[in-house]
Order: sequence, then C-alpha cells, then structure tokens
Amino acid sequence: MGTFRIEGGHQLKGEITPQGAKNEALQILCAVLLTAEKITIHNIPDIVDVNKLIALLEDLGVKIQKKGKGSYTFKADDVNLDYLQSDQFKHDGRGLRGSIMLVGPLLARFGKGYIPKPGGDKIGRRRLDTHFEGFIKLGAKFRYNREEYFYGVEAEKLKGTYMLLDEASVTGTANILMAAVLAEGTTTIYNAACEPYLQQLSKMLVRMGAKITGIGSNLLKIEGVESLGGTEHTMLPDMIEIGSWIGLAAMTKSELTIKNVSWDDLGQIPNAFQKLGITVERHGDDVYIPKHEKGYQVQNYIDGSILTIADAPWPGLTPDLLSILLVVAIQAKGEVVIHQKMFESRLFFVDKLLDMGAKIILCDPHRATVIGHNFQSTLKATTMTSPDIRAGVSLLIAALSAKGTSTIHNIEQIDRGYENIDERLRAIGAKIDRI
Ligand SMILES: CC(=O)N[C@H]1[C@@H](OP(=O)(O)OP(=O)(O)OC[C@H]2O[C@@H](n3ccc(=O)[nH]c3=O)[C@H](O)[C@@H]2O)O[C@H](CO)[C@@H](O)[C@@H]1O
Ligand SMILES: C=C(OP(=O)(O)O)C(=O)O
Repeated sequence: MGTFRIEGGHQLKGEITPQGAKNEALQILCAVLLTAEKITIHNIPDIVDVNKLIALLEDLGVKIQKKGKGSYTFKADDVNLDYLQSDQFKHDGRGLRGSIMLVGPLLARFGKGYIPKPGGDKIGRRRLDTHFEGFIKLGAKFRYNREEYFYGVEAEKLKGTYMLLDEASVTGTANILMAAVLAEGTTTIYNAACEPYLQQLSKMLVRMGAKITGIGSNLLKIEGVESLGGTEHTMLPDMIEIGSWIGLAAMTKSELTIKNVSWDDLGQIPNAFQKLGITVERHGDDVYIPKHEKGYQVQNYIDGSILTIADAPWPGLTPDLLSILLVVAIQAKGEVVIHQKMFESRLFFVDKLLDMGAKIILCDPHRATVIGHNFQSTLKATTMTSPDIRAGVSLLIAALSAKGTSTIHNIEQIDRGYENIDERLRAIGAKIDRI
C-alpha cells in the first residue's frame, strides 16, 4: 500500500497543465475494437486505470505502438476472442470500471462480448442493467453466471431499434452507442448521457464512418453502417482534474493558472466553485485562480436560503467533483449543503475531515452540511486512508491546507486517475513525498 507524506500550510504558485481525461480515454480505447484499421490516439493519460485497459487490449491481440508521451497507435485486425474465456481475462477485466465498455464493440463486430463484474470505485451500488437492457433491445442474448459474476451477450447481427434508457448512464450510453453503430438499421437512444466524454466518442465514431445525429443531446440517432475505418483522436483535458486544481488553489490561498482547459467543455464546473465564492477567471483557454487572501464567501439563493450543491447527469454538475467541493467548503464563509444524489457511499470519508477539525454534519448517506471556518481555524494534520479516487484527492487537498504533516495511505486509489500527481504538485510548491 503506497503512502503520501504531506507537509501542509504552504501556499502554491504557478501553472499546472491538466492530463487527458480519464473517463474519455476509457471509452475511446474500447472503440479501437470497432475497426481492423489503424487508430491513432493522443493525450492519453498515464494513469493506472488507463494502463490496465491498454494491457487488456494487448492481451486481446490488438497491436499497440507507443509513438510518444500520451500518443499510441492501435490496430485490432487479429483479435483473439478465446482470451475472453480465459481465467486471466476473468481476473484482469475486474480491475477497473472502464473494461465494461469492451462489451459493446466486441458484440457489434464479432457477435459476442463478455466481461467479469468490473471494478472501479466502491462508492455504492453500480449496476449494469442499463448496458445489458440496451444490448438485449438490439437483439442480443444475455447470460449471467452468478457464481463467477461473469456477464455475456451474443448476437449474430444486431438490429437497430428505439430505446428509452432507464437512466442516463455514462458508460452504459457509450457501450450501447458502440454496439449500435454497426447494427442493421436505425437505433434511437433517448435519455442518453451526453457528457463531453460521450460527445468526444461520438465525434470519433463519426470520423470512423458512423452515422450519428443528436451529439451533445439526450436523443441520439444512429444509422448502422457495414464497417468502420481508422482515425486520429485527441483526448480533452480532464475536467475533474481541472476542478480538483481549482479547489486546491482556493483552499491553500494559492495563485494558480490551469493551462489549456477547453473552457467551453467545462459546463457547470466553474459556476459550482463560483457559488462557493471562489474567483474563477477565464484567461484565453486557461483558468486563473487569484490568491484568495480574504477567503471566499458562499452565495446564498436570492431568497436568502442556504445553498445546495448537487450532482445531476450532464449538463448538470458531475458527481465526481462533489467530494472536492465539500472539502473546499470547509474554509468558506457560510454554510452549504452538499447533496450527492447518484452514489450512496461517497460521502462517508467526511469522518476523516471531522478528525481534522472540519465542521460537517453528515445528514444521511447522500447529504452533508458544511459550516465553513472562514480560515478562522486551520485543519489539523492527521493520518488517513484514501477510500476512493475523488475522496483521496479531497483528503490530499485538506492535508495540503492543514497545519503539520499528514499521511495518506492507499494512494493507489489516487494513482488510478491522477497522473504523476506528487511530482506535478511539487512543481508548484507542494511539500509532498511518496513513501
Ligand atoms: C469510467 C467512468 O466513466 N466512470 C464515470 C461514470 O460511471 P458509470 O458509467 O459507471 O456511472 P453511471 O452513469 O452508470 O451511473 C452512476 C450512478 O448514478 C446513478 N444515476 C445515473 C444516471 C441517472 O440519471 N441517475 C442516477 O441516479 C446510477 O444509478 C449510478 O449509481 O459516470 C459516473 C456518473 O457521472 C461517474 O461518477 C464515473 O466517474
Ligand atoms: C468514480 C470514478 O471512477 P470509476 O467509474 O472508474 O470508478 C471517478 O472517476 O470519479
């Protein structure tokens, strides 16, 4: 188990460039299975989950060449479907959430897709019904081995149809979309998720020859084609990382420039931090956070009632930033309710923040009320364990703002999604060591 040692209480300064988006990378990498032609991808983040998926593709027989930092070519012209029944696949496929999106492309191109129950954050129930209901609607036969937690779908030829998803699942929409592009006839997906990750995937599929309309909306129309060709794709910057650095800057009273953020793809993210009173300035395509010498004051609603920050499917606020917004609220002036609607076990990490001296009431598993210190009291350093990727980074931000030296164990959770985080934070003045 890896550990970070963090000496808190230092202001940071400088520029930080976000990595390529983790959740986009997981979709885009699975899409390479849809064609026998070469696909070139740039800005792939060097993080544990993505590297695990690249290794899975390699084990499936995809020819992979590294062309430079973050740039790879992929050629899936000789896929080894037997690997899908191997014990190694049953073990390795479990290692991350994103592996679930191998199923749609495999089903579409080869008529069968299998996956063990995928991993990812333990943040509450993470069901897969939406994915498999979609495949069944397209004509696939579904089977599930309860003993091995092994899912499978098979179909000679998928047939386009209309479907209304039971929820706007991000990976579910990507999976069904990747199956539908090679189905016979027209598929309509209503209540589709439309995060920038999905917009990017859709645009890539169109460049490969797919016929998709409604990109960016919750109504996708896909006219199936016989086959797809190669393309080149560049990942957007990771919006969750960008949000993490905004929170870090405010909480440590640091002046920070976050470079090349693709501002127009950030949706509600700047707005959510601004509601906490944080100055988030657009400088070209950079985010500039000035030093918050006098702190930041939570904005109430027009009628004076207490602010609630809640997640929602895109274009609502992503749930992946709520843990970070919660931590940043600890030093705000005022009160805020953080409502994590999607996941039921994602707020339990507040216990560690209470140990550090934060004023938080966990109202129920989904809601926490934070009463800000307005920097009148500093958090105390402590020893903690990272329960999931975003809670891990939130604890890291808390530790960097705290008085004294903290330790965070189980940092593998953080490495799952943040590239070389210790080195990049040291470059802007953080005192952090990997021990
Ligand atoms: C690899 C990857 O891309 N992971 C992301 C993906 O996970 P993932 O695709 O697994 O998450 P889903 O979008 O399927 O759903 C996440 C949770 O939200 C609930 N839900 C979802 C949609 C909805 O309209 N209402 C609702 O309550 C689901 O029941 C589930 O508990 O999307 C999540 C939601 O943005 C993010 O937290 C994850 O980082
Ligand atoms: C929940 C997350 O990731 P995953 O879906 O990969 O567990 C996340 O990125 O915050």
